[in-house]
Amino acid sequence: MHSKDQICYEDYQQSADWLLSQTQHRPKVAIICGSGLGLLADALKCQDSFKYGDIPGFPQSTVHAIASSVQGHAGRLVFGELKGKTCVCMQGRFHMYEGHSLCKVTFPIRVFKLLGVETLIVTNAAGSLNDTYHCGDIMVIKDHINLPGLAGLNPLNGPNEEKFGPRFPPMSGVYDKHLRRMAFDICKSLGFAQFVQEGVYCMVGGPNFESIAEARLLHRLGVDAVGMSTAPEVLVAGHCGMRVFGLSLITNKVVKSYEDTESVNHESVLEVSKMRSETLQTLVTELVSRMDINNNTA
Ligand SMILES: O=P(O)(O)O[C@H]1O[C@H](CO)[C@@H](O)[C@H]1O
Ligand SMILES: Nc1nc2[nH]cnc2c(=O)[nH]1
Repeated sequence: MHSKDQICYEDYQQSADWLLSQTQHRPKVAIICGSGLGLLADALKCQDSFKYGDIPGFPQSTVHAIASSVQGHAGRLVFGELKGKTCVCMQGRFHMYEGHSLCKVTFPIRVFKLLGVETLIVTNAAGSLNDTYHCGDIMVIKDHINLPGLAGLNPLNGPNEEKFGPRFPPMSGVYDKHLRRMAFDICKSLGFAQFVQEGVYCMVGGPNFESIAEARLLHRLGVDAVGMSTAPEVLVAGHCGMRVFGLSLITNKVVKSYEDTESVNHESVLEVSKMRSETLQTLVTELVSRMDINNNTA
């Protein structure tokens, strides 16, 4: 028996089967576009796209929670080819602060698994706590702190679905080392090295940005960048054995001083995202093109 919010294997299967019946594409790579980074999907050739609302079983709009209601998130699944590799791209993600349960937030990841996806590339917009970072920097995610997870809010809560993975999955090394190294090599060869960093991302629940005391706490914890997404999707991808690669685009510095009169807003986040969107598109395209997808080694 599953509670109203519990999602069962057949629900994921239903969405996957429907998608497989609607497109000839059989993606091995899934890409999640962060706020303002929807341009990543535009690079796909021979596109088939589906509005989230049209996909059976996919998280639906509600009065309080509309995936596409977050500005900068289109709410479409786009299938296509990136340098000859078949990909599926989420143009817009679901956030916990929209009112979705974490099972809903991460629903697409398990659908991707059933479509045959082996590698997840996750992107986000984030604020920096690391004083050496600048707006517009790209941070390769080395690791994360899942603050809601530490407090018990976890998409893997509830009966474990053994068909996807084990009850107690490890999360050390979830961000693939090989792909991280490859990203740095690519950045060097593309001339991006001066604005690429590697660091720790922290997920907070949002939707508010950090208070100064919270920012200072995160800084002390060793967080390099903070945002309101990513960790749940990565947990579920790691649980079902996908290889994960993550990028944060640093859209703002998190205010840590009471003397500072600046404050962040979503519009400025989107502005910086758009400014670097093309760079991210180039990096992700090159990464996908260099991946050896068949045997899942880069
Ligand atoms: O993480 P993504 O979806 O990129 O979006 C980030 O930007 C929004 C805040 O401006 C929040 O949703 C935060 O998580
Ligand atoms: N929590 C949080 N999310 C963000 N997304 C983009 N910038 C920020 C930020 O400064 N804080």
